Amino acid sequence: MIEAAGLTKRYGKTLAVNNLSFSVASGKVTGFLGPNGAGKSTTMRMILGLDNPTSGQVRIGGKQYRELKDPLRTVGALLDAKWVHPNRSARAHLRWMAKSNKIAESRVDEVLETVGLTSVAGKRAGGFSLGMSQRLGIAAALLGDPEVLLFDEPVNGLDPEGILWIRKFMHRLADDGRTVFVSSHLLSEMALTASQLIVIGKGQLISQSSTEDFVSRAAENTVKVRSPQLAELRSALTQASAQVTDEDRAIVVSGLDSAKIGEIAAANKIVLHELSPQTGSLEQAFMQITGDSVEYHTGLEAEAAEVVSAAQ
Ligand SMILES: Nc1ncnc2c1ncn2[C@@H]1O[C@H](COP(=O)(O)OP(=O)(O)OP(=O)(O)O)[C@@H](O)[C@H]1O
Repeated sequence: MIEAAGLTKRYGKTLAVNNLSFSVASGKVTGFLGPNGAGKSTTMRMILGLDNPTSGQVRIGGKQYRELKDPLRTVGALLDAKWVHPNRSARAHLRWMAKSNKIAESRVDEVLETVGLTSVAGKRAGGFSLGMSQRLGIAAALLGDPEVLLFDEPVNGLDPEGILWIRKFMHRLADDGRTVFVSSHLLSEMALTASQLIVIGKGQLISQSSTEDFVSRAAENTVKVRSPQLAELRSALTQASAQVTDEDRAIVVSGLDSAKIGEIAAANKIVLHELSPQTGSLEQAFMQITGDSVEYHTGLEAEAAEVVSAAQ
């Protein structure tokens, strides 16, 4: 169980985390979602005592990190998979961690087995692929057999097989009854991994709910429209207060149903080649909900969402 109350972190003029309160329950995977720069890593660092809050506090099992007697036995974290001495073997790295945290050496082979690295345990960690490094990082997080696990963007850069492995592994950890808190900026990935979602933007809480609720609230129906007069149509629809997103040689309209869009097109003598109701893409819904909270608008968010959706 993790509980944050009024958690705030200021770096000079930047309010990285702003009065954030949430709770993360055990026995579930909870996704921590937000656009780049939303404050996820800063929050995770505060949970782990690596950064001090400017105000507010966060507790793990009722205690602040610095009050924990054996931190690694309470909370394990994967923040940066490449944080390992490149010339050390995976086993030597874990033995060193176990020793410096007074954890029985027998745990090393157990966790290597758990993450499927036994056959390469004697190899240099510096030569590991990103997927193998992630597994080693997870093995390190599990050394103290902690009840609470934190993963910061664990699937970044992984291939589909690596992503699937991480997703299944997190489900397994939650099924063991552990608290699994995982950050990501990809809603479609989190929708498959997490049963609960905490969504932040610009350091503030946007929503805390089950993934199912968030998705059904977020995924409003849209209409995909193709037309040889796309620019005219876009402007007519925008004047009618619709929200319009560009797609490949089409637009996606929200705020109006297909009948109304057809009527507006007819009234403006605009030819339509397609008018098809869609159930909203998760990534687009996420962009809509967090849109005002994206720190650096590039105008490429919709395009990025399409790339992400296409990659799923
Ligand atoms: N050590 C620091 N010094 C100054 N500003 C910082 C520091 N760490 C983070 N920030 C700023 O705080 C804000 C939140 O950053 P943070 O890395 O927590 O976001 P994030 O949600 O993890 O983003 P990403 O998905 O890109 O990792 C950003 O504006 C960032 O530039």
